[in-house]
Amino acid sequence: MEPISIGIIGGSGLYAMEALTDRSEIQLTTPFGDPSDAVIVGNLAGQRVAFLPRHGRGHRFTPSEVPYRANIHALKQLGVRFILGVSAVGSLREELVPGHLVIPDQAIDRTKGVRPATFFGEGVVAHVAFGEPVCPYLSALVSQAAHSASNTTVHDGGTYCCMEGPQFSTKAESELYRSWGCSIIGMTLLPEAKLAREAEIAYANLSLVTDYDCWHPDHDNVTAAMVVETINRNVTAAQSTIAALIPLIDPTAVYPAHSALAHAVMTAPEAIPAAARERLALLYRG
Ligand SMILES: CSC[C@H]1O[C@H](OP(=O)(O)O)[C@H](O)[C@@H]1O
Ligand SMILES: Nc1ncnc2[nH]cnc12
Repeated sequence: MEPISIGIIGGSGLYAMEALTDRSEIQLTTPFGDPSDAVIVGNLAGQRVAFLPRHGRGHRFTPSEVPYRANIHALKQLGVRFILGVSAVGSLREELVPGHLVIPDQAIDRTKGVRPATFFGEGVVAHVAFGEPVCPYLSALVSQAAHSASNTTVHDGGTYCCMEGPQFSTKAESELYRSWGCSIIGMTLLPEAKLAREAEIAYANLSLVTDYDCWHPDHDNVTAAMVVETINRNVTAAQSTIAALIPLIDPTAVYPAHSALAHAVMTAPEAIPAAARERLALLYRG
């Protein structure tokens, strides 16, 4: 099969991409378990694209249960070099209004360590750079696409606070994250972006604001129903951004993320156990 350069990971409310034509479903397995669902491969804006719903069709995995490693590995198996993760997020700033889009450029990790967050370990140690948690080059293309195609207000940059969930935040937590300068809050950017970096895939995120979390005196506290309702009203903004993004991506482009492991692996090649070599074969051959 021809490699597929572009992967889309759909979040809450984006479980399918009707716009894909000539589509097929690919059931993949990985050394890190099975991905959230079959990967849907199809044509969009003249390119083959792979789509994977993060929580599975029917929304079956909590943010802590999403098999992030298998999802990234499955896309890597298909040849994916660019991933756009789409997310529903709460707003931590007055000016980020439900219905707006945010393309975050920073992240704070408030997950609690229950999610496997690295492909390495068990005999191989790697420390990838993560100062820029998303690929600035891919994010710039996402921004261009969103500004031109989405019909809503687009905010370039912002800090995504990734909490563990599944419960939403307390008011005190929400105010704490605001005091830290966070812009938006969700439950899934991490470890997804970390694992994409380890897999040397350029990763960007498109966040759709669905609510004001629980800090805003003039808005109701977030509920899951509120998130779904806002997503359903605004999902076309994400879909048209995706369609406009595809032709902007040069499948042969090489970004720093594509060599993220070059100076990352600490373990001497002769010390790497055979089992680890086998498990990591697709990702690392040092
Ligand atoms: C349905 S409300 C909370 C849920 O929505 C977000 O999902 P995703 O990031 O996959 O769009 C949030 O992270 C939670 O998982
Ligand atoms: N307020 C919120 N907190 C965490 N995740 C969210 N996803 C959508 N809205 C959210």
